[in-house]
Amino acid sequence: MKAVTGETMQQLDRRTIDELGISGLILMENAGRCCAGAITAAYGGNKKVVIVAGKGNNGGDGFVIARLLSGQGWQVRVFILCSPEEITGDAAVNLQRLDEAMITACPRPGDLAKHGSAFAGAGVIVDAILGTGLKSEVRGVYAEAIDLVNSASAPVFAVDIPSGVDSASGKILGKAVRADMTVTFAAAKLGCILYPGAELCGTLQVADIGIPEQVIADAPGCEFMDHAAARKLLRPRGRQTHKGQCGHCLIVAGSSGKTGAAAMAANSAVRAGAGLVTVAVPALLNPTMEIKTTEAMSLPVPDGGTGFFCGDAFKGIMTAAAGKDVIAVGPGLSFEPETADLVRKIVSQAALPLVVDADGLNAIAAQPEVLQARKSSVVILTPHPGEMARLAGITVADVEGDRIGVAKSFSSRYKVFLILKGARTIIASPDGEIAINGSGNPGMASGGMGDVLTGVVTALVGQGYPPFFACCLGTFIHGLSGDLVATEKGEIGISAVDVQESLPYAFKTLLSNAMNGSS
Ligand SMILES: NC(=O)C1=CN([C@@H]2O[C@H](COP(=O)(O)OP(=O)(O)OC[C@H]3O[C@@H](n4cnc5c(N)ncnc54)[C@H](O)[C@@H]3O)[C@@H](O)[C@H]2O)[C@H](O)CC1
Ligand SMILES: [K+]
Repeated sequence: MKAVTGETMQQLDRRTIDELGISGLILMENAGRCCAGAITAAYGGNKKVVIVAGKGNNGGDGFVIARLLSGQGWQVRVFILCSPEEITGDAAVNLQRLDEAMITACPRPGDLAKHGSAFAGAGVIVDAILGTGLKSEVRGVYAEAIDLVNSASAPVFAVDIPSGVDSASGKILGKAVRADMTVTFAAAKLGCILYPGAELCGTLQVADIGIPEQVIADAPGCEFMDHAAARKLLRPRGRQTHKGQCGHCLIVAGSSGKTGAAAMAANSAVRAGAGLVTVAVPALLNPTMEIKTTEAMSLPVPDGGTGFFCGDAFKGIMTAAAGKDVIAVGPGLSFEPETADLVRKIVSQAALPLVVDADGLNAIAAQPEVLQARKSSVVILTPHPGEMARLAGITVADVEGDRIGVAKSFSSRYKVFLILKGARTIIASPDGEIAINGSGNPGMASGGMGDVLTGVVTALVGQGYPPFFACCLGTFIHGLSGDLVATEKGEIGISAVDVQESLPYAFKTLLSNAMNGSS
């Protein structure tokens, strides 16, 4: 699903009105009608609605909702947070269409609070206060109104986006409505899918209000990876598929005390459909690896008896790379200087597609220029915010303050594919494409989940998925697997191996949806 900023949405609005002659009044009518339908479907039992409206077109949508619900026999109260004459344009046209008896102007601080009883008796409260026109921190009567809406016992329906949520970033500007349902128009707003905004939307629906699909498709934005988007990427297997067609992954991982990371990456690659998997580990750890992996082959590599990769390992690894389809480097490698040197040599010398994670990223962060003088045309980095900060030479706060921007600029600067993990995970391609992952849950906040993701993405690259698709689909499948585990076990105490073992079920869930076309 396409996700756009509020500013882009307003440009789409403009283009639809100016180039296609579909008036703003029609768009507002359609928006209001979609909302009225959703409200009736969800809250039609008790036909008492309170609509709180701002002075812009978000409020205008609220006036259309008021008129339509009133026509269906609802008891409607409309509270406007300004004086009527401040309302202009299409919103004013729709205000004038309302029976004055249902309207109460509350332009001054404390005005709205006098009508608390109306809120108490409402079956649903409609937030038509602010939409994509939010420009600054919410204060004054708007802040009061948001507090009143949030303190009411009735369910809250947000028009377009919960008021107070920035439509481009999902940040809360001062305070914001906590909605039970949000109907947004034409395309998802980034503010409705990025946290914390995403958490304030409740159930999110995207309503078609008559803006042509091509206009939306042509607009700048991001791909929100939901089931439908992921399903389009997943390729069912032909009946004659054999393991030689499913890729051979070489995973360079592990160090003394961190064999688990190597095993999870290798076993997850198996669980994500890799034809063959070889995990290269320091020689001292190989007996352990032989126990931890069954389907995956292990390859002991010179470590000077230390349990940590040393410089001599390079030759063995590059020899092992012959005949492989993809190399993953990083899980459980450790910060040892010789290991870091080895990683940088592999990144600069290996011609195969590379997936670099965990301690492999820290090795690159010390000398990011190694990304520029490299042989491989495909390098995928999978940092968490701390690793991203080290790679980009900024703080974690800088990363978290602009996740999309940081991922996009690093990816295009170093011509790498990047999976910036977190809620929500951002996927960036060197040509500027951005996807936002829609699966996953807080139960996945535990060690090893990143090793599992590395195995999944590596397996998909090995199976021939184009790198951006492998990143998008792999991230979605990883999160979906975590969601399936959480459905069964809850969100506390689930482990990376639980997610690893649930991967086939995630593929099956997505594939069965693909087969029967359900969303
Ligand atoms: N194609 C579409 O998406 C359609 C969207 N519609 C609705 O229009 C709003 C956007 O309307 P707009 O008038 O641009 O802005 P808002 O109604 O969100 O803002 C109203 C008003 O509020 C002022 N304002 C901004 N920030 C603050 C603040 N912090 N405190 C107080 N006031 C603030 C600002 O100056 C504006 O004047 C969109 O969300 C949809 O709901 C169309 O109705 C249909 C097509
Ligand atoms: K709103």
